[in-house]
Amino acid sequence: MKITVVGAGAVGATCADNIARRELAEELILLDIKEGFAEGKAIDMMQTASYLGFDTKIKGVTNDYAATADSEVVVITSGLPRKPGMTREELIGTNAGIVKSVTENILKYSPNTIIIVVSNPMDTMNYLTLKTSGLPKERILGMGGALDSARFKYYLSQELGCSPADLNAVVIGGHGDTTMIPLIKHATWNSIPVTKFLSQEQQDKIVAATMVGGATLTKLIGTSAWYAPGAGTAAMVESIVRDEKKLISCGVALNGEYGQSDISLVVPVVLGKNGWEKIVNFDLSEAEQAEFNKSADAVRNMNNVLEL
Ligand SMILES: NC(=O)c1ccc[n+]([C@@H]2O[C@H](COP(=O)([O-])OP(=O)(O)OC[C@H]3O[C@@H](n4cnc5c(N)ncnc54)[C@H](O)[C@@H]3O)[C@@H](O)[C@H]2O)c1
Ligand SMILES: O=C(O)C[C@H](O)C(=O)O
Repeated sequence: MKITVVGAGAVGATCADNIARRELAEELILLDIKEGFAEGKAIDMMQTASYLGFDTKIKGVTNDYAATADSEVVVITSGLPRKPGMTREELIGTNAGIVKSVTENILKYSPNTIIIVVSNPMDTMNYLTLKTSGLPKERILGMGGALDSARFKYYLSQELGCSPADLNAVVIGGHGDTTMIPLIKHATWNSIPVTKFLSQEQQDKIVAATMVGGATLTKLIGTSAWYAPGAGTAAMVESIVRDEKKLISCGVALNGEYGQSDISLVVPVVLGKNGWEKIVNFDLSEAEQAEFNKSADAVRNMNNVLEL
């Protein structure tokens, strides 16, 4: 198994670290445009192998796409992160060009790969990849829902005083401060609806904190988060390469599902060796469907900015 991570910055390196520790690949290529940067990070990670006991061979390269040839999965994290006070959408001007050129270069050497798009604004960057790569839609996934669902579980666990591992909680919609939809009415604590234990005020607080989870961390850190984004992306990679069939919220092309078409939005999908294998339909209430449609309108407005 060969995996490539493009972008050796905060998220790309953390994702690579998670992939290596779990030995999801024999060969892991880390590629960055900045001279020597990926090489340095790869050597640093390889020097943890004797302590962590992994066998994955990590190689860093500067813009050398030939080294990525025949990758079965490629993660794209290249691009600017936001600064405090910015929205993810403000990154579109720079990141669209980066994501498009990276995708083109990757496909020259791995024409049948599975691509996971992390760069922001993720919903629109994933749509761009869907429109320009020519890959089957099942082989293109956006990472955002995995992260937002983990944040949702974190905030629920804080309020409930429970382990996040005992929670089932899903975020759908867009990966934006105002477009994501934490489905609190469907969230359970070991099969018991969490709403049974939480006042309306607590529920509203958890949903609001989840929606601005990324902005909160950006304000605290000065740039956007990387530990949970790296771990969330690696969880998607793991379900694909081990064919685990995990149900994870991902950005995928909708073709009538959830009432939307010609758009990438976050919905729960089964992840296996072929990419996303099935979209699972929640029976949304009328209010939830209306929120989903509103998120779709906002994401579509961003998609319309792209020069396709
Ligand atoms: N979808 C999500 O849930 C999620 C989560 C966290 C971050 N992000 C996004 O991921 C992206 C990366 O975030 P980060 O914190 O790692 O940023 P970072 O600045 O630490 O790293 C980005 C890296 O991309 C590299 N790069 C830029 N252009 C490139 C190109 N053309 N080819 C190869 N490499 C290139 C840079 O040199 C840099 O090392 C941002 O757009 C951020 O908003 C998304
Ligand atoms: O918040 C950001 O800009 C980065 C990422 O999308 C996140 O949610 O952490």
